[in-house]
Amino acid sequence: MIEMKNVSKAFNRLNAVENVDLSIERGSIYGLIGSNGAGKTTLIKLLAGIYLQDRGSVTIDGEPVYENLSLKERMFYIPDQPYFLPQYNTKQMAQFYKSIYPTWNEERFQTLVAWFELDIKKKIHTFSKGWQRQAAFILALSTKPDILILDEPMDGLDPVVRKKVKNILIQDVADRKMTILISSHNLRELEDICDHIGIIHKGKILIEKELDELKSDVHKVQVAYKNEVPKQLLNKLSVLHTEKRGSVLLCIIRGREEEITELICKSNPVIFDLLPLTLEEIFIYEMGDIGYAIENIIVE
Ligand SMILES: Nc1ncnc2c1ncn2[C@@H]1O[C@H](COP(=O)(O)OP(=O)(O)OP(=O)(O)O)[C@@H](O)[C@H]1O
Repeated sequence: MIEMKNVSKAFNRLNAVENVDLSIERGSIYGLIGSNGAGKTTLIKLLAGIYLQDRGSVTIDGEPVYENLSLKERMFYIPDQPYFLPQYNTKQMAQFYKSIYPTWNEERFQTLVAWFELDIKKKIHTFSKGWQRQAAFILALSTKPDILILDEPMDGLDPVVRKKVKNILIQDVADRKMTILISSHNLRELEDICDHIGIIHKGKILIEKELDELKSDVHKVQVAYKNEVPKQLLNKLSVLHTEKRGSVLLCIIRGREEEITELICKSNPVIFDLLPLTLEEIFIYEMGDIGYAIENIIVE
């Protein structure tokens, strides 16, 4: 289990990460989302043992992560711009990782190279952005890590390769309980594979929940009445956003589906629909609720 307890990290008095508590169970796929500059990369680097926290503790299975070689042998971090040794090709990078990861699996490497049809003798810096990322995935997954940390992992990958990558990730989680932490702005992508979501804003974790629970917490409601919308009704509900569309009122409401349905049905609407929200919509409205407003959003 990955755990952060009361972790803070500042750069020149700017709190990039502040009093963060976070836990990620083994075999879980955890999606970290947040606005630009929210602190995602800093948090990831703390978890990967690259940065040392100013306060609090960062542990994996109870052991501190920073400069912990035996823990680092069990994890692989692919940054938003994958790093390769200068002038190296994928075959040479494979030799390099083989020398530092005792878990390196040559058979896996060969299988993945064949599957992605990657030219392992071509210098990596001459690859396109997407091919470089594929090389990074092949190398990472050949180390058979217990923990895989990914910053914007699908950036530059075409839809077919994305699908391939997602399939392998899910397979590794299912087969050997690999744990994945993904930071991304692509919420649709996260929605496909994550089971837990953490929302970070200005260095603080605002929400940390199972994706299913998060989705069952916020709803899109469309209502219409013969006359005016009953004001008392809206006061009784936790409304994050309203928008008038002709005679129909669209509301984003936080709360349990049954309670919302019961309250609205009692007010005798002529139209009433309760629809699920996408992760993207939940993020936008939750952020709007804390003042990070995105004006005039149209929810289709
Ligand atoms: N090495 C550093 N030196 C100084 N300030 C830094 C450093 N790294 C991050 N910061 C600051 O810490 C804050 C959080 O940055 P971070 O890169 O963690 O955000 P992020 O959520 O990953 O952003 P984005 O989505 O834009 O990539 C920002 O205000 C950033 O300017």
